[in-house]
Amino acid sequence: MIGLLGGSFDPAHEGHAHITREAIKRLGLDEVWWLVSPGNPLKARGPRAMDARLERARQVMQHPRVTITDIEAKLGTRYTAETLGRLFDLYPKVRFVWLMGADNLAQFHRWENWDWIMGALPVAVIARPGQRVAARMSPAAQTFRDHRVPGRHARRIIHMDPPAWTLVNVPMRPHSSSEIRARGEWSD
Ligand SMILES: Nc1ncnc2c1ncn2[C@@H]1O[C@H](COP(=O)(O)OP(=O)(O)OP(=O)(O)O)[C@@H](O)[C@H]1O
Ligand SMILES: O=C(O)c1ccc[n+]([C@@H]2O[C@H](COP(=O)([O-])O)[C@@H](O)[C@H]2O)c1
Repeated sequence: MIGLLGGSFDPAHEGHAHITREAIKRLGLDEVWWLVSPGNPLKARGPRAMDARLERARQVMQHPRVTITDIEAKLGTRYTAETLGRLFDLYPKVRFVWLMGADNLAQFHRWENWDWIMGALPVAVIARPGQRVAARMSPAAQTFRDHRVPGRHARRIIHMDPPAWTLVNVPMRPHSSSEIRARGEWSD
């Protein structure tokens, strides 16, 4: 079972590394792939160059089960639903789970074909400071409330037919890319 963590990683930080390690542990994943995005379709401002983001990501996340990839740039996809469709075609025998922080679940109903994504693979949402209530109350959580698996049984989602999602409570990390950019520690 491979976890997919999509993100701008502009730049990658300890929060990303932390939720990745937690997801491996809590869900029992064989691998995690970081999908370093060519650019979030909902963000007006483009991220820094891919090479710089990949390099930083590889410094921040060194783990035998984790691969940092620019596969979306290679495939020419930007929308997650499209990326997933292509990955399912390329790796028909692999089972994937989508990983994201709680802030992303709060916005998830704005993603293209988000309800298809929920039906296409299990989804694990990982706690993020200040985002748990927004995630729980979000349109996506409400729409799929009957398919939510309690966090203490998170491991079950990887064996279930989707839709199946869970909100995993882990010790939280406050790091964020926007804060690092605001401090001026990540610029061209
Ligand atoms: N500290 C954190 N705790 C939990 N999840 C996180 C954390 N930081 C990032 N994530 C999750 O990692 C994924 C990629 O995040 P992203 O690259 O957008 O970083 P970010 O810090 O949220 O960036 P920005 O501040 O620019 O929005 C998203 O699913 C996001 O929710
Ligand atoms: O597919 C969409 O419509 C969509 C809209 C917003 C974000 N995403 C994806 O969500 C992931 C997190 O994005 P970000 O910028 O918050 O790191 C990343 O893989 C994006 O491609 C996807």
